[in-house]
Amino acid sequence: MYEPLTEQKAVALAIRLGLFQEDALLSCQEIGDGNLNLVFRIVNERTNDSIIIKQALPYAKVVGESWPLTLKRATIESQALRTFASYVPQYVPKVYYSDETLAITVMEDLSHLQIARRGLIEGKTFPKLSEHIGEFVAKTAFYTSDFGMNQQQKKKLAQQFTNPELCKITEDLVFTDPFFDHDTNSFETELRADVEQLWQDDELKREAAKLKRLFLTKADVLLHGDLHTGSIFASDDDTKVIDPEFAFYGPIGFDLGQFFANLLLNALSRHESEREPLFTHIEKTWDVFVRTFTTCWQESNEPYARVSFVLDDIVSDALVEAIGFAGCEVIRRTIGLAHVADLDELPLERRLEAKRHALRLGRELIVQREHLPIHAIKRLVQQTAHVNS
Ligand SMILES: Nc1ncnc2c1ncn2[C@@H]1O[C@H](COP(=O)(O)OP(=O)(O)O)[C@@H](O)[C@H]1O
Ligand SMILES: CSC[C@H]1O[C@H](OP(=O)(O)O)[C@H](O)[C@@H]1O
Repeated sequence: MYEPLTEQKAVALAIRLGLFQEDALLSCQEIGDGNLNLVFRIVNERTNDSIIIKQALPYAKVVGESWPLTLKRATIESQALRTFASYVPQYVPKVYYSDETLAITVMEDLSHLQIARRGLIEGKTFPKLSEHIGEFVAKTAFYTSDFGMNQQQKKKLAQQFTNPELCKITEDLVFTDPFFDHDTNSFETELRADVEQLWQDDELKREAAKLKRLFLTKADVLLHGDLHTGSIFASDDDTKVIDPEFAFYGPIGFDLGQFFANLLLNALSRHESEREPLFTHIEKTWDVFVRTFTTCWQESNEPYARVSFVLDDIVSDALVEAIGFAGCEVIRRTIGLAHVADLDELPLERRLEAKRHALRLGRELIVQREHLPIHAIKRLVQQTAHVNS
């Protein structure tokens, strides 16, 4: 029987599931700082062993009970973590147990690492982040694609990860609401003129519509579906991807685009002289993605994999998609329902300047996406720093 856990109930559940020794002295704290779920950290004070119990609520936590949300997202999350672990175990937490009725995932405690968003805000660079994320995306994409697995099995896996309610959140919050005067939007009153200019920009909205259609229809690979820097734990040596409850079969460039966008949002929060590490991460992520995907490609049993330029076409499509999706994510994180601490924690004048820059950059990423090599993104950030520059 489902019931939302409390700290006490989480401890009782851990004992009932035999997750700790009999003589354990357990403490528990709810540490969830995301928009949707409860996260309990349970520690055996005698041994310092610990686990995480993540539980879905029957609604979106950030909005409340007025926004009901499927508990099935917990099963999507635990199954996605297990699927990713079969390709890149080093980049996801171990899953110890899951239960569909309770909507829980019991997993490895990663508290020795730091959420990448917070570390980047503190000025850290996490030197291995881009290499690890580039490999994570390349391998999960290839091995769940029609080129890396049996095409009949891929259709079954796509069915398993059908995730309509969470996809609807992205279809609305990333691809629709920020481009219209919608009540989910949230932005400073000083930005109204900039936002109304965006709402009247039919050239931009025509391109956003194309990107939304790709998201709705292109079932390329199993995506994480929400790969922002708040879904990544990092240190100087390790990287772990969490929170794949938005996982579904979608366009190959989507995860890359959301990751690029959140690196760019951190870059905009910094003074110009401190942005280089973020541009380096974007370029390195792309380079490692291409190199790793190309290496995996040699294993493909698809006859067309041996035909010239088939791989090149997929890679170039992925970049165009990623840059366009990045533009949508930059815009929605600036004026939509779900913001990012990188910008929202800035003092007002710098925040307004950074958010105006983000709106201009997001627009140009979307409309110029077919003509932007990865190394041109840095220049685009500089070009959009000021109006009419
Ligand atoms: N495996 C884990 N180990 C340690 N802390 C975790 C773990 N998973 C989540 N957390 C903590 O809980 C927070 C919210 O987790 P997340 O999965 O992003 O929840 P939501 O789905 O609500 O966004 C993370 O920012 C992190 O602080
Ligand atoms: C109402 S969900 C808003 C937003 O939150 C999700 O992120 P997270 O689960 O990490 O908090 C996702 O990005 C959704 O778009």
